[in-house]
Amino acid sequence: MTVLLTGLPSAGKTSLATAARATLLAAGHQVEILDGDVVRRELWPELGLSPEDRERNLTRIGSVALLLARNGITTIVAAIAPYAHSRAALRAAHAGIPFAEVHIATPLEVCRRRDVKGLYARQARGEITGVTGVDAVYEEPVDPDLRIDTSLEDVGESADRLVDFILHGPVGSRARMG
Ligand SMILES: Nc1ncnc2c1ncn2[C@@H]1O[C@H](COP(=O)(O)OS(=O)(=O)O)[C@@H](OP(=O)(O)O)[C@H]1O
Ligand SMILES: Nc1ncnc2c1ncn2[C@@H]1O[C@H](COP(=O)(O)OP(=O)(O)O)[C@@H](O)[C@H]1O
Repeated sequence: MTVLLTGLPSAGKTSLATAARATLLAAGHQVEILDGDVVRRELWPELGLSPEDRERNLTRIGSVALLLARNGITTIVAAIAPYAHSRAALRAAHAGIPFAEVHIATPLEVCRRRDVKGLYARQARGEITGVTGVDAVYEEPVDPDLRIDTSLEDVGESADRLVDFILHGPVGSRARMG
């Protein structure tokens, strides 16, 4: 199964992926995380943040996720994934393999206050442009399989909901097929 955590910088994608992995590993599952930040640095450092490169990034992440998920590994993708068409393509690539889109729907103002990596502040100071949600587009998922607003609960509570969803699905069945 592949679970895409999509959302703005500082929404909580990495924190939730990490916490969910710990719980799933303890329960005996095989789990991998593909974090946009990490795979960009380690696997394809040549990609930047242009719309084309963001699209390529998710396509490549999808290829790796598919290999893992196909082999029974629960694969959590933590990436901004700003474009609806890229997310739809990722789902389509998982034909026959369970896939879920989880919108980490933390309000922009909360993300901006957290600013874990200082991106919002750097954009406000005019040092960088193209920060997703501010001066680069984030197309909000209209029909995600799950929505988590991390401004409403702590990491443990959000992670519990994510794990419950991964194990049992929204209505007791696993996420819908890709
Ligand atoms: N301008 C700008 N906009 C957005 N993000 C930026 C930018 N510059 C650097 N970063 C850092 O790169 C991480 C985004 O990588 P992703 O692969 O998740 O992005 S994308 O899906 O290709 O849009 C993202 O990681 P997260 O903060 O974990 O979301 C940022 O740390
Ligand atoms: N319910 C929650 N779920 C996830 N993160 C939360 C939550 N509440 C507060 N946070 C905090 O928000 C920040 C999210 O940062 P991070 O996980 O790196 O975001 P992202 O990967 O989306 O950029 C962390 O400092 C985390 O402790």
